[in-house]
Amino acid sequence: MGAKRSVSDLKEADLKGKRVFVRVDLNVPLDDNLKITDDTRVRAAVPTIKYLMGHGAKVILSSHLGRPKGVTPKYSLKPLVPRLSELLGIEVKMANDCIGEEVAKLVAEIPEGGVLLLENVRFYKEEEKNDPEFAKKLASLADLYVNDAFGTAHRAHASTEGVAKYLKPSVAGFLMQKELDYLVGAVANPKKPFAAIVGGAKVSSKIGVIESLLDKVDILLLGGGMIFTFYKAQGQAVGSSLVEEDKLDLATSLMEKAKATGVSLLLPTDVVIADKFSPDANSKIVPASAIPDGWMGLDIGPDAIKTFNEALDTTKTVIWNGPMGVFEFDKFAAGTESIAKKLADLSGKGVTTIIGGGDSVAAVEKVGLADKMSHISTGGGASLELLEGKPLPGVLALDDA
Ligand SMILES: Nc1ncnc2c1ncn2[C@@H]1O[C@H](COP(=O)(O)OP(=O)(O)OP(=O)(O)O)[C@@H](O)[C@H]1O
Ligand SMILES: O=C(O)[C@H](O)COP(=O)(O)O
Repeated sequence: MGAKRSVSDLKEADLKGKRVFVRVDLNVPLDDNLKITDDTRVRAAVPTIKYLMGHGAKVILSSHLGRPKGVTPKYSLKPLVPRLSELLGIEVKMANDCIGEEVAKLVAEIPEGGVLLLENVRFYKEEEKNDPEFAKKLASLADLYVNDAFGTAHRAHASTEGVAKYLKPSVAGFLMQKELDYLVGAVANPKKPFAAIVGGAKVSSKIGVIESLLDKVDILLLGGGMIFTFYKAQGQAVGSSLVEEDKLDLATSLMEKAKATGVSLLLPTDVVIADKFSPDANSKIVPASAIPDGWMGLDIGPDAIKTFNEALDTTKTVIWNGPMGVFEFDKFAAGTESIAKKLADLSGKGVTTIIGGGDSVAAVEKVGLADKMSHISTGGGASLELLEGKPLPGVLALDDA
């Protein structure tokens, strides 16, 4: 993916009085009372909106929330209005729809520096179908397009991809730019040595990431549920740990590729095992080669943490995707938490630390270290696809720099 034009290229003359269609990712978790339980994505959207407001633009915000099938009140974006208004320091207006005459009227009423939030764009099935007529209707509301919805940039939908064909200029917002700078820029041209830590439940969902990173990293540390497939491939007993039988050959070939390319691939030398998959399971620490029948590995052990920490001490860039164990259960959270602490510590020493979305972000937030990292991605699926080396449709559609 070549460099894309950015909102920072647009100045007062390009923006003053202009209607700007801004796709943001306000797909935040809401509780049963429709209260936002994590506003990270709302806060991350603010710099671009403030820049546009500050240059006299009329800002039209568009997002999806959840995966509704048709108009579904619990997926309305209304609960976002108070937090957005608070963060932006103005009264954000809300439309009950995202296309049509009523919406066009509300757009015409936006003052310079004002903000109108459109209703959930996925209330129309045409959004996910990337229907050109629907994209044209969205585009007809505005003069130009800014895509700042990194978390949804891997979807070729009408508001993330289609609309860019009908609005010029079409540029990347500040959040989009920052995500690409880290997840593409820092990964393609890392300060070396460069280490990746990959965890999570299954090797099958991380094959693409591991294969792509093997071409770039000096050190690869593996944790999480996937390690048992690697152990088994080496002929070790794994008890009742999570194993993907159909991925044993793949695990062997990944280990061979690491060897052939000179990547230091480290598997945990010891693991924390449990007698059942439960927060109150009995647990003990054993060497990775000595998992008894009936027990399952749910975290990396203290020796592994020590070895991983020593390996990380040698690095200048680290990227982390996927937890080291079942961190949702306190008894099995130590591996994940110690990696989070180590990365926070390394950030303080000038190492570039990138947390690549999903559960590892939740884990870093749980231990209160989010603001210590160089970059925490706001995208789960999008960051995974980028790390696999795939281009993102929502980025490709934007104007070249
Ligand atoms: N040893 C293990 N056995 C079983 N499950 C595990 C183990 N280690 C980690 N997990 C589970 O893996 C899950 C995270 O896996 P996943 O592949 O979804 O991670 P992620 O890549 O961070 O998330 P995302 O796919 O959203 O980016 C967690 O819920 C965690 O409990
Ligand atoms: O939360 C996400 O990963 C994005 O908002 C995309 O949502 P989706 O997976 O429903 O397309």
